[in-house]
Amino acid sequence: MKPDIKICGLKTEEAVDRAVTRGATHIGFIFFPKSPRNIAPEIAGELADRVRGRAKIVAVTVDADDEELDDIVSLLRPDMLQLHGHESPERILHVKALYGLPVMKAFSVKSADDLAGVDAYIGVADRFLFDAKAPAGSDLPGGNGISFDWKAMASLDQSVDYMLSGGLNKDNVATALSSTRVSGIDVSSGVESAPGAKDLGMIDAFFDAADAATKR
Ligand SMILES: O=C(O)c1ccccc1N[C@@H]1O[C@H](COP(=O)(O)O)[C@@H](O)[C@H]1O
Repeated sequence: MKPDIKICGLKTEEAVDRAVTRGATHIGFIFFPKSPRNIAPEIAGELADRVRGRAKIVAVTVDADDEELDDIVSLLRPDMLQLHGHESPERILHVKALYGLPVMKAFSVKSADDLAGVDAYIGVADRFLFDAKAPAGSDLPGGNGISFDWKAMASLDQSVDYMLSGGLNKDNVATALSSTRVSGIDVSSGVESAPGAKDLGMIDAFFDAADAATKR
């Protein structure tokens, strides 16, 4: 089956349009002030309106409280919430009940040991995202442009449906797809010419590589 492709951290009309035209199944907007990809919910909502229904709109938050989520959900009207912080299973159940939206829970991975906590989220999170653990000193829990050793994924419960992220780019996406059993891939830095600046040529090159690897 062809993998989903999520292009994350979008901030411009051109990048949104190109990602969706090339076949992005998901587009992500980052709501985290320390990120170079941070965007105001009202602007993200306007960008999402360009492609609503053609790709799933994903709101990415980090340990956001209800007040912040209220704002994002009402202004962006996302199809899915990506919780990229330390949200507990109880918090996820609360958020799902509040908004009736599916939740993708992100986990930071360096080695197979970091997958130990996943079990508590099975049957709670609708989808899982495995991203590289942030390097020491980084302000960002994601979007650091670094990969982890994908061999770690072999120890994951086979029933877990997941997306992979962390340092994906045109040069490694084929290997990521062939060496894991991902149902989706998620990229941000790998299609940027500078932090937060999406590059249309790099978006094209990423889709070319993913398409060639999967005959999408
Ligand atoms: O991209 C960010 O700035 C970000 C900030 C806070 C939480 C998550 C963030 N991004 C997520 O990181 C990966 C992409 O990483 P990469 O840049 O391709 O290495 C993706 O899941 C984003 O949603």
